[in-house]
Amino acid sequence: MRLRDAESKANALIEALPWLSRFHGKTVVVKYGGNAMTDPELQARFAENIVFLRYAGLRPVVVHGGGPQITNHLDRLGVHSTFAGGLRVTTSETMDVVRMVLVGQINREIVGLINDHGPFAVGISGEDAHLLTAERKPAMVDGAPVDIGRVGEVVEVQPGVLRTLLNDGRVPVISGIARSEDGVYNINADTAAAAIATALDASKLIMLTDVEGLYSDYPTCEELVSMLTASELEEMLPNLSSGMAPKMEACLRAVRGGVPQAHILDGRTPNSMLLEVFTNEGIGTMVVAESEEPTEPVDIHEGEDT
Ligand SMILES: Nc1ncnc2c1ncn2[C@@H]1O[C@H](COP(=O)(O)OP(=O)(O)O)[C@@H](O)[C@H]1O
Ligand SMILES: CC(=O)N[C@@H](CCC(=O)OP(=O)(O)O)C(=O)O
Repeated sequence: MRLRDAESKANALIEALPWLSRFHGKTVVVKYGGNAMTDPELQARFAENIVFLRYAGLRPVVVHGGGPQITNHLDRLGVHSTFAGGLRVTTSETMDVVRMVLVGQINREIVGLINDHGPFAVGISGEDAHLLTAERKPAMVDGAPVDIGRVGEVVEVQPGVLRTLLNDGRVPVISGIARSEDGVYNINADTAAAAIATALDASKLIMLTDVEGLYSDYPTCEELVSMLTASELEEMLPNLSSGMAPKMEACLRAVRGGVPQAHILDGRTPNSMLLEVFTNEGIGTMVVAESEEPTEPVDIHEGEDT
């Protein structure tokens, strides 16, 4: 290896040190969107990144989506499916397919990829151990409520099962299905991730998707918002379209619920999670509470004699 290459690799490792110190033992909830999991090579990188976080001493929790994969499966079955306010209109028939694809297929694939590196991942559905309880909630379309079937809002999270797994060194991989008194509900994965991050007092919520972050000029996509406060986001929310609306609403809820930082990252960029957590340059979009100062890594030399 040439000396300059070696030096730049060493510098990258040293740059990570204060961030390793800051996030050691901290819980990070990662929402892995269906649009970010289309390429097998990127899926393998994702699993590697999660295992890296785990070996680096963080407590990663994965909440996965699978919207495009559910749509493909419904198409193959000849079941037409529509969205309202960024949420899938979910009949009982659709619900069976949502549950089958998320719990039976996508969850298994992610667990398998992580476990290629060791016995870390344990797959669970939000129905298990009363992790997620939902109530039916209409979507808001042009300011008016529209019934979209078996789609719910999370009204209770019992994170005990996640804490047990995390304390045992495992990586929970969660499908966004919730129980309720009248059967199971389809929870948008962004919404599920925010509820879980809040219940676990996570230090970060990371949403991996298929855009660089939030654009203020969508669909032109020239103005990426690198950082915004919860109240700035609240102002933008009514004007956001399609997939970004539930995603940004979930970020807002998480930050208002006490999660210090929520990030939108491009899941198509290999290692975007590691770049976000362990380097000084933030990437994507970061949402913070009003009072949050720009993040500084801890000074690991603080208090030392000079
Ligand atoms: N303001 C915006 N900034 C960025 N993307 C946006 C915006 N408004 C809508 N989008 C769309 O939202 C999509 C991401 O949401 P979604 O398709 O639900 O992804 P995921 O499957 O990762 O949850 C992007 O691909 C983009 O087309
Ligand atoms: C209610 C609702 O819309 N549920 C979503 C659940 C999956 C999901 O959220 O997947 P992504 O994160 O890949 O979009 C759906 O049925 O598509």
